[in-house]
Amino acid sequence: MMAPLKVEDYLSELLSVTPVLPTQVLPLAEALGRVCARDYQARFPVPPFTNSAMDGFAVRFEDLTSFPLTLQVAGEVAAGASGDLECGPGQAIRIMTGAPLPKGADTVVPVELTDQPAGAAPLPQQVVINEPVKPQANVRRQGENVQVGGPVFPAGQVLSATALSALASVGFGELEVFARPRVAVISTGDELVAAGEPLGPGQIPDSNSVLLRGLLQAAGYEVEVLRTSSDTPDDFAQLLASVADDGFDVAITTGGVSAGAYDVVKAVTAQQGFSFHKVAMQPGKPQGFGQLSGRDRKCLMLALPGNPVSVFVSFHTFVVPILGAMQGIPVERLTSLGARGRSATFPESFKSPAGRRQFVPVRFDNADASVVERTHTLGSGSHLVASLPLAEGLAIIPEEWKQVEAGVSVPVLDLRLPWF
Ligand SMILES: Nc1nc2c(c(=O)[nH]1)N[C@H]1C(S)=C(S)[C@@H](COP(=O)(O)OP(=O)(O)OC[C@H]3O[C@@H](n4cnc5c(N)ncnc54)[C@H](O)[C@@H]3O)O[C@H]1N2
Ligand code: MOO
Repeated sequence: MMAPLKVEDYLSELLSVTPVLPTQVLPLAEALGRVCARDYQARFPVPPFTNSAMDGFAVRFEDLTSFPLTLQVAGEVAAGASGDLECGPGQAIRIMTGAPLPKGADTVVPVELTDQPAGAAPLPQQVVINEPVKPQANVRRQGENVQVGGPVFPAGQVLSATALSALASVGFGELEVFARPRVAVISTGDELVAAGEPLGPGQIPDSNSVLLRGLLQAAGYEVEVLRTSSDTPDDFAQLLASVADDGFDVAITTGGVSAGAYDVVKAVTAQQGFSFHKVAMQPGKPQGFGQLSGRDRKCLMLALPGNPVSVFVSFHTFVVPILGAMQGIPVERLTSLGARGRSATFPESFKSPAGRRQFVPVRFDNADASVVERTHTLGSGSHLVASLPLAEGLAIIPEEWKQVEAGVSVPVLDLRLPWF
């Protein structure tokens, strides 16, 4: 019998057949959560022009020689004004926050340091400056945040709200992003009934498709749950044949991949060149993958085991990196825990299966996030779906360990953080 594959080796096999999807140009407002497809440099400087950081009076610093001091008010400039006014010697120009600094002025005196009231007030003829300010005080220079051509956002990073605001500020209204994979989810198993249906003998609710759809939808993916009319090989084969034609980039099946006499996924796809492996992990041991060929495209199919916690662990271990790779996230960021990696200890000891890397659903201690506890005393049991809502992390126990000792640090994948 073949030795089980290491988790990393199985993931590398998967990544080696994962295509990078084409890029597309989207209106900036629709690009949230997409992976940026090119490096962006500033088209506009930030700030785009030298402007005031305060409501007050623009002055020439050289005029501020003694206090109190009276200057002639030569005009006013509000935010959105052109800034053509000139501030001559002995003059001040009333100015609002964000308004362009008038020619000649180099310093802004906040209204609070003058004899003028804050807020709506008629433009005075004179202003008395009561206190000194530093040279160039309250002036935001053109380009002091970024100059034209300066780096703003790199390819391969997810476009967050802050990224979009930065890119809008430097002149972009459309962005080139990677296409987002469309995902099909298929539960298999004759014992499954839809959520809420009564259970006949030997039946269980289909929770896997609910879980996968939810994980994907919560991250903004387009996902469809597909069903077969029965778990016969013919019906299943027919469903798979339609998946790539229907434009899905990824298909995820659950169940039917171990050693059972009715393991339909394995039976049907093994004839289509799919690879099946035992991976040295618990839960999530039996895994398979292959390509479904459609009329004009291929669809990468991941066949996950049927147990619900195995699905959850397999999703975070294999599906998330695949989705990232398809969208141009650099592979080294997908094969390490990266920013989601923490280190934590358990308050009690427990057994771990030797030879398999154990992924234990855990929650973080409220007071000290370097302590985790198992979400159920049965730990990483692959059927423990009812305690999954408590899982904030997956503790990762090395395959060499037979026992986890209390107080000994282990890596933890923090599920509360975004995937990439
Ligand atoms: N003789 C062996 N038996 C098993 C092995 C093995 O190596 N030799 N591996 C075990 C491991 S580990 C796992 S994991 C499971 C994987 O089994 P399958 O992928 O074939 O999945 P099924 O048999 O269809 O189902 C397993 C389990 O999960 C429940 N299930 C399935 N689908 C759903 C769903 N959509 N929603 C909720 N629950 C689901 C199903 O009722 C079973 O209880 O095989 C072991 N056996
Ligand atoms: O690998 Mo199975 O997922 O241990 O239960």
